[in-house]
Amino acid sequence: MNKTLSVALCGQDLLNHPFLNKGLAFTPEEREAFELHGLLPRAVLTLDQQVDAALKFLDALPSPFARHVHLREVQDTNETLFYALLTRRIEAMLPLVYTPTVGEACQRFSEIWQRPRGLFLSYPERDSMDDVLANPAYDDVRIIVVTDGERILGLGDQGAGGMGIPIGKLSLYTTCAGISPDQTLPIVLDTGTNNQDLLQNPAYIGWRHERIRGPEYDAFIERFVTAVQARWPHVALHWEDFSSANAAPILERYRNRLCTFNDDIQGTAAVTTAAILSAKAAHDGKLKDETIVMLGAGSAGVGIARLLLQVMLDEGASEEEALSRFYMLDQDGLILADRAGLSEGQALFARRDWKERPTDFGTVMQESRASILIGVSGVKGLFTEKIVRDMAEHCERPIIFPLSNPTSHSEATPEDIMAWSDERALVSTGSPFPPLDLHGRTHRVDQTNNAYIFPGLGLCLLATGATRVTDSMFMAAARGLASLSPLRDNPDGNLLPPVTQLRRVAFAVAEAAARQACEDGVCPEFSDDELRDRIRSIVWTPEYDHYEKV
Ligand SMILES: O=C([O-])CC(=O)C(=O)O
Ligand SMILES: [Mg+2]
Repeated sequence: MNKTLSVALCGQDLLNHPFLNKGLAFTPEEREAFELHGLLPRAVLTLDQQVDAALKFLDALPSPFARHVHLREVQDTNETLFYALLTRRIEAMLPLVYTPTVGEACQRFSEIWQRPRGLFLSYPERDSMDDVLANPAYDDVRIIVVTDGERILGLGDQGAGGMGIPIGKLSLYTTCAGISPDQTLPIVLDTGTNNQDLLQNPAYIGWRHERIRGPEYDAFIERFVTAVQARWPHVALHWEDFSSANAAPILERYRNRLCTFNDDIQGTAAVTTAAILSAKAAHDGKLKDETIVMLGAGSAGVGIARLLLQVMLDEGASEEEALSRFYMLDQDGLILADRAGLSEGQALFARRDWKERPTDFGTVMQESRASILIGVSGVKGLFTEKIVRDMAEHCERPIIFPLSNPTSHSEATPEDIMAWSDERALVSTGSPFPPLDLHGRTHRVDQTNNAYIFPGLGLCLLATGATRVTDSMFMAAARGLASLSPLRDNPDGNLLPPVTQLRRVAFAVAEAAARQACEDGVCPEFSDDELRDRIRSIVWTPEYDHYEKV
């Protein structure tokens, strides 16, 4: 039975409210009570009929980008319909509202911006930040995704157009974890852009100014966090797609001050760890015996390496043994300890034992005899035929993860990797790829995307009221996800469950992380049953409530 909701708005105001609007699904009684006669055509449709009509319209559109734009319009006019579409057709809709199409949407955000959604907090207007947040429309906000748009996927600086990412991520919180859309808030911190195309575009929607840096930037971030904490003391604050130079320092500065995490560092690390744990469990191996090459030493690369290091320590390796298993590279080659300007994370994984040898990727691959290759470089095509063939020569089941997003920036295609490795590689990508034909069988390509982690983590935070997000909660989330690996029961199975199961995944991740939150003392003690009840009680489903006049 649907709920009955008391609603004060009527007429056009009600139709203009995306969370309350039902379009043609308003019943004749509601049309009478809320003064909708004449504003709507006469037909009354069910939600199912609206979904069918919307799918038909979407199918006829010429491109994923056109479908994204239309879906955003549905979201801004009727959120129930939008989420009904997403939950019923998650596999088809995910690549449209999220990676990869959201990348193009960010690049073309100035063209497609139509209606306000979320908040653009710009540096020149910093003095009015508290007033903007004070709007009663945001009273129920429980979770915020914030970006400054500087490193959108592998597409670099998209300025204020980066707003596409918080909107996309939050739509996954709702689709996968059932977090009510009115509890979510996407925010762009518009601190300028160094993207010359945007600066020269007369239609650019953001602050036309080079990025502010240093103390001014830090003070702006501080002001934002302080304002958020004052407005919503228990909010979960999710940082997304900041530059590597800012992502880790921001996380370190605030992680002990409020309930906050960085998805690119911690979410990506957890899903990658889950995929690798799944691969290792299937072959009875230990991670501490593997050798890992990480191509990309930004926030994602360091985050993944740190969590994998923790797995090795948990397996009983000493820190020295475990660190000797990692080779981390960036565009300048292998990271060596004597290189100037290393971040704390890079310095941890920098090699001390690589003397007078070339540091290029090819040499490092050859000499390290890596069994696991992870790409978070943002650069298309770096995993060449030679790299993959050499790896497959000394390794029975090489683990090769080209994780860069969107699809156009992937280090290699799964098809090529499989061809070059005699179909022996365990491959997983960051963006969606079409299925492969392996030995005459269709094989789904795993998508090691943080979408397997952050919705469930958010659900955990809301359900437990956790005051902090610990690293061990991400490890627990990774293990919770790995416990659902199809490879456990089927040697030919995938590393991760299909995206059609993202809801089930979110619940498993939420439960695992929540148990850990209790153990870590960052929330009150709850029994397993209590945790499960609290998680389930949050869930919002896209159905129309019945409205009665206030
Ligand atoms: O958004 C995605 O698909 C994954 C992610 O966080 C990134 O690539 O920055
Ligand atoms: Mg990201």
